[in-house]
Amino acid sequence: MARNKIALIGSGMIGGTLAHLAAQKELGDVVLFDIAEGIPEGKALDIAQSAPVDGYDSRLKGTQDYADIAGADVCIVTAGVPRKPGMSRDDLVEINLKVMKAVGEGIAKHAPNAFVICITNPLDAMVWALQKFSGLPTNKVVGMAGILDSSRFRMFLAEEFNVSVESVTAFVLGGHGDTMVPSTRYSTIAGVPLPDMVKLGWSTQEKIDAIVDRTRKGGGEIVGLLKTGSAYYAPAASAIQMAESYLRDKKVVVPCAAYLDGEFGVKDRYVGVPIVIGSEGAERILEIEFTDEEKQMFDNSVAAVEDLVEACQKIDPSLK
Ligand SMILES: NC(=O)C1=CN([C@@H]2O[C@H](COP(=O)(O)OP(=O)(O)OC[C@H]3O[C@@H](n4cnc5c(N)ncnc54)[C@H](O)[C@@H]3O)[C@@H](O)[C@H]2O)C=CC1
Ligand SMILES: O=C([O-])CC(=O)C(=O)O
Repeated sequence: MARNKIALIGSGMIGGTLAHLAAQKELGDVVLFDIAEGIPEGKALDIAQSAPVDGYDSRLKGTQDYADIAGADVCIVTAGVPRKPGMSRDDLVEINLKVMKAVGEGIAKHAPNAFVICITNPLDAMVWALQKFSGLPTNKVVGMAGILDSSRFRMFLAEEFNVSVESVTAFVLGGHGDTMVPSTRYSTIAGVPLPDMVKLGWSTQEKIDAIVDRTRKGGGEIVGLLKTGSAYYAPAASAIQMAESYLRDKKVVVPCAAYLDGEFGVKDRYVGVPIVIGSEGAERILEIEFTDEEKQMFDNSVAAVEDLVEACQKIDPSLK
């Protein structure tokens, strides 16, 4: 059986980490694409030279030519710019929207059958625009953010409860911005919802509230520390989980920016919700019920995504 092919559009900090992880896990052969000459080639060569030590057989190639992504099974998009301290993700909309147009056209021409995972910020608006620019089916274009935000939430909760990260499940829903909704009712310690854990005296509501707040600001915390860019290890790990679930038809249930066609009362927009990822891409949306308070927070987050989509439509009126 031929190997899978994974195309990484953008070979910066996340792109390079994605290439390393994809190769180490032997998810397939990896093509690193970037407009910056030498960067994808250098990273491909460097990672390929670690293969004999680590013992994997994935092949890697760096390129500036979209023709090299031909036939890719998965495309993961990180092309664009990250924010710097003092900026919001939304400040990237103008510059990264132009990048999404070029990337969408490149994928449409050379890898129209791929499962496309967008990571570029501001995420929910960029994945929406990428789907429009590429014209690929909506179930084959998704955005990565919810797994990352949930993983941050899980890590903070594991520390608070002094339990294994593996015993913590969490759902962070809504847009990937300050309005995101870390759901305490749908997050658990070994299946026990957080409000029940508080009742059992394992933590306090104040501590959980502080963790929710830290989760919402999780990306900014790392930007503030790194100063020159944003997080890349956890974002790459999160996108690899999505790619793996697609390629191996694992059907993991994870929060992702998925195309909503009326679900949760949202139409023709991408927002973070729980979905099943399998060989058909975004196969099914898990339309969980919200309390009135949760619904209000979710709608508030959707409104923030809507503002960004409208900003995109103003910048590029071809986007309907
Ligand atoms: N969705 C999420 O949860 C997260 C999103 N991000 C976002 O991911 C994006 C990438 O982050 P990093 O890898 O850290 O940035 P980076 O700056 O290290 O890499 C971006 C790469 O894109 C390339 N690029 C720019 N324009 C391009 C084009 N037209 N075609 C191809 N390549 C192009 C650049 O040359 C650069 O190598 C940023 O927008 C960042 O905000 C970052 C972390 C988490
Ligand atoms: O905060 C940023 O700019 C990058 C990002 O989206 C994250 O790490 O969650």
